[in-house]
Amino acid sequence: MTSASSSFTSPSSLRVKICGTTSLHDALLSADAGADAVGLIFAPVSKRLVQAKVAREISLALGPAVGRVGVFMNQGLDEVLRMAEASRLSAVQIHGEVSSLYLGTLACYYPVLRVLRPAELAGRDTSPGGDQTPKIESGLRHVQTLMLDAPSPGSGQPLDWESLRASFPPGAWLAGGLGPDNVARAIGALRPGGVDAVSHLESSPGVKNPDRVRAFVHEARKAALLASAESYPQ
Ligand SMILES: O=C(O)c1ccccc1N[C@@H]1O[C@H](COP(=O)(O)O)[C@@H](O)[C@H]1O
Repeated sequence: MTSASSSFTSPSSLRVKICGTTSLHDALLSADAGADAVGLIFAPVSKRLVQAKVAREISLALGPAVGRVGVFMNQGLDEVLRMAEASRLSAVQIHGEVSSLYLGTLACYYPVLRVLRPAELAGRDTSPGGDQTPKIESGLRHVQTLMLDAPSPGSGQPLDWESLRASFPPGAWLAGGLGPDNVARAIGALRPGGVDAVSHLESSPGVKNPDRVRAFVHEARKAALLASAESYPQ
């Protein structure tokens, strides 16, 4: 595994996902702003829950070039597969405690974005009384894209990127408190394969702020370009 600081981020390969999309209007806004994917949240705990009917409408309207990532948290395999099929998702994002079997089964049907918290990245949950089992299911690495997120997803809390420099897996996606004002610094520090945001792109929960969505995509692309230029040997 190469270190994050030496990995190459091609500007065209940085993926930008705009999460918490609850309307066709906002999905089209994100696509128009140049996002690679929209996130559709099906986790019942969320204040950005999308209706299945709306999710399907979005998927069919966006066409093949923009990904539709369903976001799930501690939900059964049957439910995830059912929602993914009904909503014509192109990938699923999995938060919470799930088994290797769960992830492996899901990966037979959909590309999986597996979300980890920083404590899990080191291989162990270091919280008091936490489970000491390694959390990255090694046999499934080839079928998963990892995403690093804050302990409380969708809360707008940024991670400490500097402290993650050495352990951030090359190609992993980054979420957690990203917005137009800080995404360039995050990309500069960790060179993620993708960035994902919701809280700092909204005017109210579940409703996008068009200026912030456009600025986020713009700043992310600009930072990826700069990072890739810096990665070329002089
Ligand atoms: O946003 C939510 O409500 C949410 C609920 C349950 C699981 C994931 C959720 N959102 C994910 O949180 C991160 C980043 O959020 P933020 O930018 O820090 O607000 C992103 O991966 C969303 O998909």
